Amino acid sequence: MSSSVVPVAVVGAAGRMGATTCAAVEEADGLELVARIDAGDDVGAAVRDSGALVAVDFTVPAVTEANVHAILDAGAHAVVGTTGWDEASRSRVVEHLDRLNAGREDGLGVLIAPNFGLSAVLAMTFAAKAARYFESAEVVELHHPNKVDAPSGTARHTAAAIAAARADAGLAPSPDATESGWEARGADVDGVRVHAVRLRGLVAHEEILFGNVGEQLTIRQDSFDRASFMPGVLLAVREVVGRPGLTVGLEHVLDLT
Ligand SMILES: NC(=O)C1=CN([C@@H]2O[C@H](COP(=O)(O)OP(=O)(O)OC[C@H]3O[C@@H](n4cnc5c(N)ncnc54)[C@H](O)[C@@H]3O)[C@@H](O)[C@H]2O)C=CC1
Ligand SMILES: O=C(O)C1=N[C@H](C(=O)O)C[C@H](O)C1
Repeated sequence: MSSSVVPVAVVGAAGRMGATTCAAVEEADGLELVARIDAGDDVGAAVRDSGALVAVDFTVPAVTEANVHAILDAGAHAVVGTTGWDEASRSRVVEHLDRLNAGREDGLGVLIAPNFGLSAVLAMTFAAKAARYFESAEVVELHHPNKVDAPSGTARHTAAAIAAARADAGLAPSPDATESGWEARGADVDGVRVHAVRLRGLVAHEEILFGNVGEQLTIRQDSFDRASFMPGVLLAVREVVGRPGLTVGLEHVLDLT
């Protein structure tokens, strides 16, 4: 292995995204797959023993935070695609990074991206830009029926960005006469309604709907194949090494903010 080759471990390697990531890393120039880690393995020990510089986590919401702490304690950078992160779990990772990186110039990095697909990252960026101009905004995410979390991490990230843009612009809540007790208005993410569809045949899709009197803007993205996430995953693996601390969202790496 030449010194410029980055050794990469994949956590959740037996899963849909983990297996696709292992194949992509094996094909990629300048990266070497050094560990396939899955449930039942000691993540920290496996990362340390493999000599991985970067570990990619595609597991399940219930374990991803613990995996990241284990990866950091093993001395590796982390790229995280698993969803289910909230403000509290991100804060604990920042505290951990601050402790580990104190006094170091080449500190460890964690890059969490709810979606590595270019179409999804662009859709989220466009939605955040459009949000201030519309009275109403809602998000619909559509996924394969094996997905365990709802709404999707992408939809939560999208809705949070829309909510922040609406707040900055001083917009009132989206108009909605639905009385309490009715059941079909979706999840409330920072005041933005998010709806989740689970349908055999789908992979990962999102529609962002904006409305004004007499007009509508729809932003839609479709991932038809998990291959669509791989350029973003590989970019994140290469970038995280030079990005100490926590980065949330591939839009920062793509310079879209
Ligand atoms: N950021 C992105 O672009 C994308 C994110 N995702 C997210 O990635 C995650 C994984 O999705 P899929 O691959 O479809 O799920 P999956 O269910 O196919 O794979 C999850 C894998 O994690 C393993 N696992 C469970 N507990 C573990 C533990 N403690 N340590 C190590 N491995 C463990 C399972 O055995 C399984 O192999 C989900 O949270 C999903 O929302 C999925 C697609 C794209
Ligand atoms: O579980 C999935 O499949 C996906 N999960 C991510 C999410 O929750 O946003 C990314 C993408 O939507 C696919």
